[in-house]
Amino acid sequence: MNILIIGTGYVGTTTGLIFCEMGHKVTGLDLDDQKIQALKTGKLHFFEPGLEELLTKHIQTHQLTFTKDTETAIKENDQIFICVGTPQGSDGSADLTFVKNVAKSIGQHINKYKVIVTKSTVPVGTAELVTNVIQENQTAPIPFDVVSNPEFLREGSALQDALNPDRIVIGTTSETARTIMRELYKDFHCPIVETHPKASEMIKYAANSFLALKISYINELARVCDNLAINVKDVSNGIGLDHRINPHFLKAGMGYGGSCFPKDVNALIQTAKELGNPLSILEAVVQVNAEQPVYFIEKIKQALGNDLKNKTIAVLGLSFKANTDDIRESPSLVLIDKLLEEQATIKTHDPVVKMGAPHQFPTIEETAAGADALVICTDWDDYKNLDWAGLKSLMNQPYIMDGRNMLDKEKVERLGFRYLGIANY
Ligand SMILES: NC(=O)c1ccc[n+]([C@@H]2O[C@H](COP(=O)([O-])OP(=O)(O)OC[C@H]3O[C@@H](n4cnc5c(N)ncnc54)[C@H](O)[C@@H]3O)[C@@H](O)[C@H]2O)c1
Ligand SMILES: O=c1ccn([C@@H]2O[C@H](COP(=O)(O)OP(=O)(O)O[C@H]3O[C@H](CO)[C@@H](O)[C@H](O)[C@H]3O)[C@@H](O)[C@H]2O)c(=O)[nH]1
Repeated sequence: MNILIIGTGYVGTTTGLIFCEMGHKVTGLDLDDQKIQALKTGKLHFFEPGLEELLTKHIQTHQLTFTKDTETAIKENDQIFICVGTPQGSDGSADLTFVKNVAKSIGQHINKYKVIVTKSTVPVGTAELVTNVIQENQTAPIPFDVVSNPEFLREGSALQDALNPDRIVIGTTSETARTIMRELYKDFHCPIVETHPKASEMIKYAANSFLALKISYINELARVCDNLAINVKDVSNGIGLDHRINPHFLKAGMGYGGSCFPKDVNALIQTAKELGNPLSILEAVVQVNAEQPVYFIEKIKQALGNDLKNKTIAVLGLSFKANTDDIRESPSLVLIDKLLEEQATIKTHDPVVKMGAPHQFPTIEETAAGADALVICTDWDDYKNLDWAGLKSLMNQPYIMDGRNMLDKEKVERLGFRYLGIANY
């Protein structure tokens, strides 16, 4: 099959590579010339483990090509996957500008029957909207079907997640499109949920919101545990072993960030509000998440004193989680902004994100030098086994604030550090 992927970000690039692996011929389309030029030469424009190797492999065999030519790309392909961004709009709802633009282009250039698949995370009713926009822009009534097929991959493990999904969701009312989608995913050994497009669209938001809910639950519970000197990791373990709860997404920390949870929870809240069925539980999830960095700063103040003006804080980690260079809605940046408001001096480090001077330093040693506290914001493996004794000798005060509960508390305390995690005892 000839497959067109529109939008070559995390989702589009990963999806395209997966289809190449399955033997299909794939074209990646993007309007961003720099991205297309980089991809054509086998260079990823973002950091994602494992993708570049596959990219090089499929470019060399010409199974994967990249273009900026929207018209030709639409005309020459049978299946079109929409993978463009759906950022948060000013009122919290999803901004569908990019999706509508793509639908318009498809309407203008469609020349034979095609299946149009939305992989982007889009609100309930978007399959219908895409159908309408395509129809409005057609000059002749060429048939097509729109399918909702949300993506569940995580950044940092995109390839593994996309190759081994827990389930595949296919939302369509067309038997022809359903048969084509079944054929496309025939080599996957996971359950396939076939449903109405509206249910498919809701599944994506409901899944992300539920995961965010688990994180806010454990984060708020961690505050109570902190007050009682209970180790929240033991509590997560103790409840997570109940298979009805499961151990995932129960790690207390600095709150969730990234390009998905914050915007998707807000979009679902907005959808519900507009319908007159407010999702108060999700409103609480957002509130707890916004409070978490503030809670962490209060802990820093308890250790260093209320006035952070003359204090130097070394922040380790800028990305919203490990193994990605994505800083969208990163809790680290929220924390840094708040510390700057308190007039603290900030020094930062990240293994892959490059934000540059004046705050960022190339090595952890340079970042730690003269610091009153080391604050771990991202759970990079690089920060697990540092030369703690060496770092301590460079610091002004021996404080470690572990916003990810990832260090061996006893080990660093033995070296003379004062350690503070999130209810990590
Ligand atoms: N990032 C993730 O981990 C993830 C996972 C699952 C779902 N999603 C969802 O998938 C969608 C895409 O996410 P992403 O992180 O890959 O986005 P992204 O912002 O990294 O990439 C989107 C790309 O689309 C391109 N684009 C925009 N309009 C275009 C057009 N008219 N024609 C061609 N290209 C166009 C942009 O230039 C950009 O390169 C979003 O809806 C997101 O919520 C993301
Ligand atoms: O126990 C946990 C698990 C995660 N997080 C944080 O939650 C955020 C999101 O993490 P994760 O879900 O791993 O990353 P994403 O790449 O944003 O992936 C989410 O968002 C994608 C986009 O919709 C979905 O496809 C994925 O299924 C969904 O997990 C990050 O800040 C993590 O640090 C925690 O604080 N505690």
